[in-house]
Amino acid sequence: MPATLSYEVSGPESTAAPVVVLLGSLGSNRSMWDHQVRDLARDHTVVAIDHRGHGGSEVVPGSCTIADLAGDVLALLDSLGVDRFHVAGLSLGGAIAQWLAVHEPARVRSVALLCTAAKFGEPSAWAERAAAVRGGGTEAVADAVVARWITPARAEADPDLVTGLREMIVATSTEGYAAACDALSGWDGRADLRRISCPTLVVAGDEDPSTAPEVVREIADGVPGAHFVTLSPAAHVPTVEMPERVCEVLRTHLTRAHAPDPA
Ligand SMILES: O=C(O)CC1=CCC(=O)O1
Repeated sequence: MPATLSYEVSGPESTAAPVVVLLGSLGSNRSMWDHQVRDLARDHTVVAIDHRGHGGSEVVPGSCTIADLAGDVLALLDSLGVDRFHVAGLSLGGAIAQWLAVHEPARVRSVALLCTAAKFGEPSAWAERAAAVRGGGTEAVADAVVARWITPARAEADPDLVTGLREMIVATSTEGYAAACDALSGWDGRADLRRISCPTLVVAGDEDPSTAPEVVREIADGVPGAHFVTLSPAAHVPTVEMPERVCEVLRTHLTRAHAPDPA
């Protein structure tokens, strides 16, 4: 049973504008895409989504999988009458975007995968994080997580940004965060990468301690024809740390995705 998701649709009045779906990281809400929404909504219908148990979305007790989270997104898009869409996902959102590109090729027009992985390290680390959060709430992991989201230099220069991002993590429901850790623990999309056939952009942050550039690069190496970009200086959440540059690479990708194939 899909969860009821909180979301926001932004864009021109015209229903002909191409749809871009934005999916964020573990412990985030859709405001992590605010800059990109403002930019892309000039000529796209942008659907920014909170994952289940995150932001304003329904909290569903128990574990879930990446396929469950993708099912939530598809159910929302069905309810909005959206058939084909571009999808951009960061980290957890990137795993969901990979799943959608593999399993819904007729609906996914292009995919942008930011600071994400086809497998996020050892499952035991995610089980430990889920247990820490189930025991002590999101507060128990918030400092460590926010330290990976932006570079140390930026954190030192902009303490208010750190405070705001930390509040976002702490506001995520305990059950929603832990369930998403369970989903990451079970996620391994490596064997399916070669099945992604839509235009694909893969983006890494040069100082990302969570999904290091070589981990992100594995996706680009596995997806036929994928474009790979490294942002610098950037940690795990460049949508916030270097928003204009992320807008630029997403726009270039979407323009390429709309262009007819060269003969
Ligand atoms: O929270 C982290 O350590 C980084 C991360 C992995 C998956 C995700 O969405 O964030």
